[in-house]
Amino acid sequence: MTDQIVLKGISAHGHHGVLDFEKRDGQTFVVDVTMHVDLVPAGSSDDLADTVNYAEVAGDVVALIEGESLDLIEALAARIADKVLTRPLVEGVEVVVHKPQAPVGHPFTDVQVRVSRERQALVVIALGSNVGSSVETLHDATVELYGLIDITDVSPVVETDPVGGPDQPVYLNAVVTGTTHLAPSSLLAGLHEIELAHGRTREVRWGPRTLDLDLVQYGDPVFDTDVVMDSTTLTLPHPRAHERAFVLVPWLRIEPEAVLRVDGSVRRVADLVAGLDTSGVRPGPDVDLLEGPW
Ligand SMILES: Nc1ncnc2c1ncn2[C@@H]1O[C@H](COP(=O)(O)OP(=O)(O)OP(=O)(O)O)[C@@H](O)[C@H]1O
Ligand SMILES: Nc1nc2c(c(=O)[nH]1)N=C(CO)CN2
Repeated sequence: MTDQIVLKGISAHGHHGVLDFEKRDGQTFVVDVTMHVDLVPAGSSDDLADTVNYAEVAGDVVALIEGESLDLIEALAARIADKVLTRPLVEGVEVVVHKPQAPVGHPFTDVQVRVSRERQALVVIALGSNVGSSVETLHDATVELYGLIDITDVSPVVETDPVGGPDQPVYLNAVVTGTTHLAPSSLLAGLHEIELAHGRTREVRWGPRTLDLDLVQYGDPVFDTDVVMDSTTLTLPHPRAHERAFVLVPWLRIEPEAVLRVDGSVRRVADLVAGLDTSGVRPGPDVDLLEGPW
């Protein structure tokens, strides 16, 4: 069960309603927001950067109440929920909009609508392995990813020459796309657990590994909903993905129209690949990582 931040009774004057005088004169709207956020990091770090700043959320809510006039409080609640979900750490949100002065025509104390929204972010995950039984490892890891994301597509396996690091065996690489309700930091923690379960150790930078799972992109740059961040533990989009043929070539195979944000600009992955040396990327074993045969 996720932790929650509850912000209740945010009140402002807005002009939402179906009737003319509601749009003209306005009235008070009151909003409650419940955010599902993993509070373990902030609980131990005591650092505001590890959680959601509720004062900022309150500011967003007031701006939406005071902003564009809508007919329905359902629409206001939905817009508030969407806005709250743009915060990377929020995995789900419940929004209640109260309209205590609504023209109901009878004595009443309050009318409210409640909406619940869960994050459904597009994600791109790159897999790599060059130690042990790499095909089996990639297969197991792909199946285990189901615990974190709903998989949309799994690329073919490619065999790739090592890029950077010490002298080491060739890699098998693949890319998985999907959607998740997890916040980026929770997803990364899940990826690390899968890596660890496959005996991943970190001794040498870019050294050989049983399993590497990189979060390439989170969200959709086409709609400007992709998360761009640079914390001590997570950089999004992955800072080296745009120059890695071993990531972009398999990604392009399953998503020909894929785009990646590079230095703030949204670039077609096909164009990025066209500018790279892809000679170190070859077809790998002909297996479907989800289906087998094993
Ligand atoms: N987008 C990201 N995806 C995965 N790890 C990330 C990302 N951004 C930052 N990191 C951090 O990078 C750290 C090192 O990751 P890892 O050991 O897998 O690096 P690497 O695979 O050797 O190199 P590279 O990061 O160039 O792929 C991780 O502990 C993780 O916290
Ligand atoms: N070919 C190939 N080279 C790499 C890879 C990889 O997955 N494939 N991963 C690295 C660090 O993540 C460093 N170099």
